[in-house]
Amino acid sequence: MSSKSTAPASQPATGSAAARPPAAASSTSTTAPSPASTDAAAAAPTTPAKKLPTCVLLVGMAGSGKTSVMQRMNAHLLTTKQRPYIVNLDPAVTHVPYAPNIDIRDTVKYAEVMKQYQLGPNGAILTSLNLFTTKFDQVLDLLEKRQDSVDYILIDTPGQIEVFTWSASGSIITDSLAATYPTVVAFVVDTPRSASPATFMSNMLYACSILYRTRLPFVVLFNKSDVTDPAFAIEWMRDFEAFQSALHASDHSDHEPPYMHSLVQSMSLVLDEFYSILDPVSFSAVTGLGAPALFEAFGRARDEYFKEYKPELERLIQEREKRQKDQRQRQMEKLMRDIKLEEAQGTGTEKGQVGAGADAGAGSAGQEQSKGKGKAKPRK
Ligand SMILES: Nc1nc2c(ncn2[C@@H]2O[C@H](COP(=O)(O)OP(=O)(O)OP(=O)(O)O)[C@@H](O)[C@H]2O)c(=O)[nH]1
Repeated sequence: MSSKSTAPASQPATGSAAARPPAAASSTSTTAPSPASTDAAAAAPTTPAKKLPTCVLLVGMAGSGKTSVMQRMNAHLLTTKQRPYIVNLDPAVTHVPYAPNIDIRDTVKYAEVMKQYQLGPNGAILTSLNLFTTKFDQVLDLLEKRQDSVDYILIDTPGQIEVFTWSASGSIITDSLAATYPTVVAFVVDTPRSASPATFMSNMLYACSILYRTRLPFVVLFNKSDVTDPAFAIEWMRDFEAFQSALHASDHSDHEPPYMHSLVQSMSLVLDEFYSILDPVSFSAVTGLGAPALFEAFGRARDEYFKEYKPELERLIQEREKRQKDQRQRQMEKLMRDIKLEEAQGTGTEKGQVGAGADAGAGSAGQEQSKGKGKAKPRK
C-alpha cells in the first residue's frame, strides 16, 4: 500500500505555470543558455492526447543506488514497451549509465560554480540546483511538449539528499511537477547498510521527514536485495514486536550508549503508525528483481495522487483564490466607504460644483485648493 498523502506540502501553484520560477534573465558564465533536451522521446511517434505520465522522484542517501535504480527502471520500461523520459538533477555526477533527456550538467557547470563562488562540494551542488531552478519553467515546457508520448518521467536527484529535499529549489521543482503530473517519491534504501535497527531507524526517520515535507505518495524501495534480503526490514515495519526484539538483541551486541536504547525505542513507537502508510518494495538494481512489483507500487501511488493529493491541491487553490477574492471585495468596500465619507464631509460648494459639471467642478476645485495653499482664507 502506498502512503496516504494528506495535503500538498506548500502553497499550491495554480497550474504548472504558476508554480514555475521566473526564467533567468541571463545566464551566468557558469551556466549554459538553457536546459538542453536530447529528446530521445521526440523520435517516438506521438500518440493522441492520453493520460498524463507518472513522475517518479528518486531520492535516497549517497550510495544507496539511485543511479543504478534509474538505469534498471529505464531498462524495464523499454523492455515492457513503455516510454521513459529521464531528467538528471545531479550536477556533480561524473557518469550516468543511461541517456538523460534533460541533464542539469548541460546547463550548469558544477566545477565552475565551485570555483566561481568559492564553494565546497555541497554548497556547489545547492548553488547549481538553484541556478537550474531559475530555468525550470523551460524544463516544464519541454515536459509539456513530450507528455503525450511518454509514460514515465524519471527524475534522478543529487546524492546529498538534504540538498534536494530541504532546499527551496528542491521544493519548487517538486511542487511544480506535482502541480501538473501525478508525482511519486521513491525513497531508495541501501538494504545491507540498514541491517542494524539504529541505521534502519535513521533511514526511516529520513523517509518520514521527506513525506512530511512533500506529502506526496511514497514508495520505499529496498535496494540491493541481491546482497541482503529486505524481508527483515519489511517485517520490522509490519511487526513492532519483531523490531523491539531486534533492538534488544543489538543493544547487547553493539555497545551503544544507554540513551540510544530509549531514544530508538521511543522513536520506533512514533514510526509505527508511519510504517502503516508506506509501500515497501524489495528491489535489486543489479539483477532487476522486483521491477514489476515496483511499477505496480507506482501505479497504486499514482491512484493515490489522484484520490488524495490532487483534490487537496485543488481545494487549497480554491481556498487561496477565495481568500484573494474576499480581500479584493473588502478593499473595494473600504474604498466605497471612504468615497461616501468624503462625499458626506464635502462642502456645499463642492456639491454645487459637481452639480454644475463633475469634470469642470473637480478641475476648479483642484485649482482652488492649490491656489489656496498656505493662505488661510477666512470663511464667511
Ligand atoms: N549489489 C548491488 N550493488 C548495487 C545495487 N545498486 C547499486 N549498487 C552499487 O552501489 C554503488 C552505488 O550505486 P549508485 O547507483 O552510484 O548510487 P547513488 O545513490 O546514485 O550514488 P550517489 O550518486 O553517490 O548518491 C555502486 O557501486 C553500485 O554498483 C544493487 O542493487 N545491488
